[in-house]
Amino acid sequence: MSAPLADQLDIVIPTIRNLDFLEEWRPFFQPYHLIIVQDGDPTKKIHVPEGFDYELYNRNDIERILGDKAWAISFKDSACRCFGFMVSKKKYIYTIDDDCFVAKDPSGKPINVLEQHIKNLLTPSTPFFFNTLYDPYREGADFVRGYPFSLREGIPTATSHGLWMNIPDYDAPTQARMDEWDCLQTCWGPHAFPHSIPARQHMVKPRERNQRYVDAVMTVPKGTLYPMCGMNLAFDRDLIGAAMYFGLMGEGQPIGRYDDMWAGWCTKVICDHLGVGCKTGLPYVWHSKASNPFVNLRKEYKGIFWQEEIIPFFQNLTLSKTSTNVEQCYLELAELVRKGLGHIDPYFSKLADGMVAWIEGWRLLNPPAASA
Ligand SMILES: O=c1ccn([C@@H]2O[C@H](COP(=O)(O)OP(=O)(O)O[C@H]3OC[C@H](O)[C@H](O)[C@H]3O)[C@@H](O)[C@H]2O)c(=O)[nH]1
Ligand SMILES: [Mn+2]
Repeated sequence: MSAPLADQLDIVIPTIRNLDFLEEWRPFFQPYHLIIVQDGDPTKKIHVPEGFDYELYNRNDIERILGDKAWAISFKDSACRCFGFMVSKKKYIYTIDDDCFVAKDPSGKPINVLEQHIKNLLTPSTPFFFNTLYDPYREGADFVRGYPFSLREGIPTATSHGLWMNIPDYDAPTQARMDEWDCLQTCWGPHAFPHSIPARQHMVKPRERNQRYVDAVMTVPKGTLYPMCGMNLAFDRDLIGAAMYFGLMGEGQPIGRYDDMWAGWCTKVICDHLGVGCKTGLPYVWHSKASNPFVNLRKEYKGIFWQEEIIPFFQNLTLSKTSTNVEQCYLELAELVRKGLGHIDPYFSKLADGMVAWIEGWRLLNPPAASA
């Protein structure tokens, strides 16, 4: 089994469950180092299957390591995974949820997600001009006629966003059952959701399973945001790691399950500013669990409203030319968030503080290499 970059990539797994899912991944993951971020009760013992090389961090470890900055790492939300990004010493990160398993391609071959993500990260991105044959660097593809030769070199790739067979990453209103939807409408009134949410017949899809395998990888165009899901995600820590903060979610926060979305919006505007790319598409994982849409809606509810203002904020912001590295961009972005979103809710000022504390924590654990 191929294990490319085994010494340059860490696998980060947030968990409140057990890690038996690793048995199915063993052929692909065993050569790699795992960073397990145990959420919830730190006294609970998490069993890691034999034979894996790993480090495990619980809440007590996060408090011990980060001290007065630990508050910026979420508790009781998968957002805690970003602590693993911070403590890693490797160039690449792959993060996966513990209810994601090995998917099969149309030929029935098990998919080696790391092999595909690494191919995505090691080949250039093309955000400035869309290639209609998708990723031109894949076997059997190329740039199509009319694609400017001056743009064919592409730019470095910072993130590789994989997808999911079976349970798609839908939001709660889309995932809810009809009866649940009726109950929610009754509980919260007929105007419970922003006008932008289509009528329920277009939404409630509790039984919808993604069975469509699309054999494509594409670059997200410059200036376009995308809903980055943390379930099956790889990135280059050197190019974008310092912006992969998954925000303030979970216990004590007014919002949850917008952790990866927040990181996706922040990283995309910074990638566009710094001239690095984001890809989405292959590889697929098999997502096995649908979390409870009722619980999810309670966590997502404010986000469903707020994102109608957050998205235009990110679409219209410009980072200054003096921000020439990820940390500078992220600190500038934190102040833009404070000014530009603070009117929505005091949460955003606290989130801006969290973004600053994240960079302080990042610098604490990733000091610049001593100049040779
Ligand atoms: O409080 C928590 C809850 C969960 N986790 C770990 O996070 C991973 C995702 O959890 P789960 O599979 O239950 O949630 P989903 O609805 O499928 O996840 C999607 O939405 C939330 C996130 O954005 C996630 O990335 C999305 O895929 C899993 O490993 C849990 O063990 C946690 O650490 N703390
Ligand atoms: Mn899941």
